[in-house]
Amino acid sequence: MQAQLEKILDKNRNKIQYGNLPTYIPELTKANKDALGIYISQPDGKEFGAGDYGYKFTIQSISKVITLIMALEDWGPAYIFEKVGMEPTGDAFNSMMKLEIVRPSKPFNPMINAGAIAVTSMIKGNSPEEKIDRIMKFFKLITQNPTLEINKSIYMSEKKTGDRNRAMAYFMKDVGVINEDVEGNLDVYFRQCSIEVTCKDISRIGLFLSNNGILKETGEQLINPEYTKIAKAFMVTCGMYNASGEFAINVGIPAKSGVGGGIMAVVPGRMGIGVVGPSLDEKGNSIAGIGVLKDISKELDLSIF
Ligand SMILES: NC(=O)CC[C@H](N)C(=O)O
Repeated sequence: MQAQLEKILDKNRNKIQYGNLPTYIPELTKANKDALGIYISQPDGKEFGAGDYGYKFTIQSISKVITLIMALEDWGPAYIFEKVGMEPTGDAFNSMMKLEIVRPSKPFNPMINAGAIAVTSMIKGNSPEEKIDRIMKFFKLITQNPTLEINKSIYMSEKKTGDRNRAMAYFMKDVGVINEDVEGNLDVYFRQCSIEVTCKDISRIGLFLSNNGILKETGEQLINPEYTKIAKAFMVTCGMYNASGEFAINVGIPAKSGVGGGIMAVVPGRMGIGVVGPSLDEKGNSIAGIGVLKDISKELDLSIF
């Protein structure tokens, strides 16, 4: 497996040059564009890492999957899906175009920024501090990594420049999707996106989802399996944004990308995969990371379809 992974990384390195680092969050331009790494965590305890699997990056949109299962545990699906839809948009992750076209107004799904901000606003807690504390605790538990931290400079950078997210959040307050504390809700969202991880951490989250919400280390059912099913279904239909259809055809496994360059993938019952490659394609997905997952899926016959 190890040699196979190294070979796949080498084959995909040349794609890095055709992508770019995101500039809309200025701090993200400091990433190492050439980094490329992968980590696989299996339920039998076997783990494999290749390339820059120790490279640290911010989790960004991958966090949306985790806050979704937390909010589902807090409230149950009926309440959550009254505020957020279940359909892919076919638009960019930060698009606000469709926000106003459904009546009553609600974001299309929890994987786009608007939907994720709404989901985060529903996480239980008496203050933004309490909410982010709960989120951090849960992340540390499912990654089994107690050292996880928020990257302060990336958080500050996004908070300062996040006007598009801010605009969508104020709109959602106006139509009753989120409560009055718009800035507090945004603050939790910006912080959850700035949690610093490695491929290993996200592969552990993938494994947790592949294991239907049971933490392998303790055997504890932390999340209702129905909710992990919902999360995986959203990953298939919306996890790679407006590239989700192509990804389902070429790779065929639930996955979620982030603008930090990470992709978390889940092979139900078999493994969690974490990939990092900060050079992004025009849709905001890791350009070499997608290539790596495509090759691995073929070689290990991972497609769920
Ligand atoms: N696609 C992403 O990773 C987007 C997350 C980023 N924090 C944003 O809100 O724009």
